Amino acid sequence: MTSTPSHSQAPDAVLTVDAARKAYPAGPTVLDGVSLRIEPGSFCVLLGASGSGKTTLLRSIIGLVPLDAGTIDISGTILTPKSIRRSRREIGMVHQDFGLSSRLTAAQNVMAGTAPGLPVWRLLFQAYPKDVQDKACELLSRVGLEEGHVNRPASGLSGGQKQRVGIARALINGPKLILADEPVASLDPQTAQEVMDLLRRTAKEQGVAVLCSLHQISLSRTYADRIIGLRKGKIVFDGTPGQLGPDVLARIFGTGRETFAPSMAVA
Ligand SMILES: Nc1ncnc2c1ncn2[C@@H]1O[C@H](COP(=O)(O)OP(=O)(O)OP(=O)(O)O)[C@@H](O)[C@H]1O
Repeated sequence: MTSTPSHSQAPDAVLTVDAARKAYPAGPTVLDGVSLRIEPGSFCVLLGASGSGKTTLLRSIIGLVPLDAGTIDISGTILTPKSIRRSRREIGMVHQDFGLSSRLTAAQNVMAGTAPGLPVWRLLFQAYPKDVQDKACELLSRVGLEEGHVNRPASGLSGGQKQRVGIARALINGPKLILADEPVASLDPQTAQEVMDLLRRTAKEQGVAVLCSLHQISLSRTYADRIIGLRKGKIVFDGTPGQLGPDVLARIFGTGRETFAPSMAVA
């Protein structure tokens, strides 16, 4: 990661990744010169097999994994240790395992998304400002969580309900970009479709760009405006769902059974 904060050449992009490289200590190269640009409001799917580097790329964009080389630019500001705090406010994160605190209620989990900007005592006493409380309720209603579930501990919610809460939390700071890391991997196919539908609809309504990692081809085809194929840390495809033919799939997943099983094609 560069140490010189500056404004990029592409202020109209929500996210610009330039020549990102990463190898974990004593491991292989996981990101091998990844460059991409995400436009405002666009729903992009990062499609790749297990181990292709999807999570590493998303975690590097939010500053959790330092790059060995390359730059990440969020809305015109290069990500540096100094700018991480500000850049993170532009990003909402949706996790595969929901990332909720099980003892907190649905509403408290959503409000916790504002934690970085609040004094610690407010978190300790769960004393959120009224506007944050109102916003959390509004978002939970928007994502379709029934009123009776708003004050229920997250541990008492179904997987689909938990991910609705996760999406509401990702939206609470009014981000320009949502990073969703395999957001439906632990959900049944029906619930997975409902959650993907919700993620796409709410992001479009709020004008938020989404970069969503998936390994399911059918979900990628259904929900993406654009698909970015990642294989062994390199972008091997960048196009529309309509261009995702067998040759492209072989490029992304390989042709061997170990990397491209027909079952991957179903949600
Ligand atoms: N903290 C780490 N230390 C060492 N190696 C790691 C670490 N995190 C990931 N890796 C390795 O980096 C490679 C890419 O992992 P990553 O999680 O980014 O891929 P992925 O495409 O998200 O896979 P999955 O879909 O299974 O989550 C894998 O070989 C993984 O074992």
